[in-house]
Amino acid sequence: MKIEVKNITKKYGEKLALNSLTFQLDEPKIYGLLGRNGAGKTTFMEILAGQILASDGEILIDGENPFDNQSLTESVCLIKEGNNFKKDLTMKNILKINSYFYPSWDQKLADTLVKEYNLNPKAKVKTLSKGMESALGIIVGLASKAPITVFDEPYIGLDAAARKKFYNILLEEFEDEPRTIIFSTHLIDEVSLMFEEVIILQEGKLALQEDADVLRKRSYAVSGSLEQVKAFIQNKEVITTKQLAGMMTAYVFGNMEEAKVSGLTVEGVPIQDLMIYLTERKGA
Ligand SMILES: Nc1ncnc2c1ncn2[C@@H]1O[C@H](COP(=O)(O)OP(=O)(O)OP(=O)(O)O)[C@@H](O)[C@H]1O
Repeated sequence: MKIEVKNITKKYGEKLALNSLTFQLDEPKIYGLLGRNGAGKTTFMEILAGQILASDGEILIDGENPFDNQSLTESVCLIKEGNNFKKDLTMKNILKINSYFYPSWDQKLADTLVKEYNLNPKAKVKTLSKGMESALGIIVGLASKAPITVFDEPYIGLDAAARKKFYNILLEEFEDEPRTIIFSTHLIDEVSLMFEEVIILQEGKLALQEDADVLRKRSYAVSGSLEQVKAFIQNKEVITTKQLAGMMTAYVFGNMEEAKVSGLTVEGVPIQDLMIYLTERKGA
C-alpha cells in the first residue's frame, strides 16, 4: 500500500511534535523509523494507524485518510511498546478478537508463535511478565498479516534470544509475503541489517530518507597510524575519531571508495552511529 505523508503537523498544546513532515513510502519494504527521544516517531505512527488526528496536513494510504476509516484500520496494525491489550482478557481471547479484526489474520502462525514463546493461552494479560506481554504484541503484529504493520519498540523485557527469534520470524514472514513493515527502535545496531530503507526524524521533521544499502556506502571508518589517518581525513567530513596507543580510527561521511585506495583499513559505519551524527549535524 502506498503511504503519502503530506505536511503533517501535530501540536500538543504549545509542543510541536511533528513539524510539516512530508515523505512517501511506495513499496512493501522493511522501513527503519529512527530518531532521538522525542523526535516524533510515536506521534507519526499513531496518526498513520488512525489513532490520533494531525493538527494540520494529512496522511493518505492508497489515497484515503486512515482516521475513522474502518477498511483502512483493518489494514494497519500498530504494536506499541506496552499497553496494547486489555489487562483482564486472556491471551486466547486477545488472539481471537484480533483474528476477527484483521481480515488477513494467520491463526496457524499465531499458534506456532504462542508455542515458540512458551506462552500459556489461558493466562490473563495482567499476570504476564513484561517480556511475555511484548511477545504477545509481536505475535499479534506478525499474525495480523496487515499490509502495513508497525512496530514501535515492541520488545520491552524480551531477552536477546527472544528478540532474535522475533527478527528471524519477521524476516521469514516478509520473504514469504512482503508487506510494509515500519520498525521503530533504539536498538539500531541489532536490527539495522533488516532495514531496506531508513527514515530519520529530527524534531518532528524529516532528517533523512534513504535506501539502507546506499546509507551504508555513504560512510566509512578508516583506521591506521595516527599520522596516516590524520593526513587522510584532512578536507574530509569527519563524524568522529577515536585514538588508542598511537592508532586512530576516523568515521568519515563520504564514499567508501575514496578510502579504499588509501592503503588504510576501511570498514562500514553502523547505521546507529550515522543516525547520531546526522541528527547532531542537522541540529547544529
Ligand atoms: N500526549 C502528549 N501530550 C503532550 N506532549 C506529547 C504527547 N505525546 C508526545 N508528546 C511530545 O511530543 C514530542 C514527540 O513525542 P513522540 O513520543 O512522538 O517521540 P518519539 O520519537 O516516539 O520519542 P521516543 O523515542 O522517546 O519514544 C515529545 O516532545 C513529546 O514530549
